[in-house]
Amino acid sequence: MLEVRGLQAGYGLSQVLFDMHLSIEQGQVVSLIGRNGMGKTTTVKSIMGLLKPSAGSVLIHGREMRGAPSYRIAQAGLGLVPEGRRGFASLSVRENLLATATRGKWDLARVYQLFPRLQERQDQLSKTLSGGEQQMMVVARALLTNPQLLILDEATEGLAPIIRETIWSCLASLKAEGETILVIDKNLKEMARVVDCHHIIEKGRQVWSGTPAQLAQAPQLSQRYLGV
Ligand SMILES: Nc1ncnc2c1ncn2[C@@H]1O[C@H](COP(=O)(O)OP(=O)(O)OP(=O)(O)O)[C@@H](O)[C@H]1O
Repeated sequence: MLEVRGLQAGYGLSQVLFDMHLSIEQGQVVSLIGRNGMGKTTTVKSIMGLLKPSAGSVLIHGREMRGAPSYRIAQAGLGLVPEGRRGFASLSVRENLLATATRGKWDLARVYQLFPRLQERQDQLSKTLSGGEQQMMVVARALLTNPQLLILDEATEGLAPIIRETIWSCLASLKAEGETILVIDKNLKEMARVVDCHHIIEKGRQVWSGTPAQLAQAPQLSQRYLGV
């Protein structure tokens, strides 16, 4: 459903993506992994229309979308949980969730089932939520846009282990339901539970892809590209 080919992008004169390739099939859960600063978030921003790539292709369902504005990328079916927690601070949880919701299989009742904590706190202002609750809210908000591809950029970063576990369990349920997901994260162990295919990115290029089992069998890859 998403095919990225030969993507080049950067910030001003500094080029970050040199020849990025990535392919995601319907129903697949794939990861983008790599050391800090290798271009994972830049890839996501380029796909989502938040950064204009200078060359290459972003094909969504076979249609060229490179350089399209982000609202069109969202309409084409991509939903992003961005790095860093962001909600509308002075809106309640419920208002935040409904602000960008569209009709589809994900509605308020279903996301409350997935995250009961959000239902308990639905009238609370989002700025008063804990970090973990805010993260649940942004995941729920992305689901309510009923995306065909959900992209999570460091969704578990800085969270307490128990909240991280909630997010990973949520991803496992989404996978079981056949959702298509691109996840950027640093926790290889947790990712192995849900990811079908890892893609390693190094200096703006995809340098390896394979299953979590293949990655576990090749410690030299982790040492060289992930620094673990
Ligand atoms: N707005 C920006 N302006 C200039 N340079 C930037 C900007 N955002 C990112 N960069 C640089 O681009 C490079 C790639 O950053 P990017 O955020 O894509 O990396 P990443 O792989 O997601 O890293 P991390 O795991 O640390 O989040 C880094 O060298 C970073 O400093």
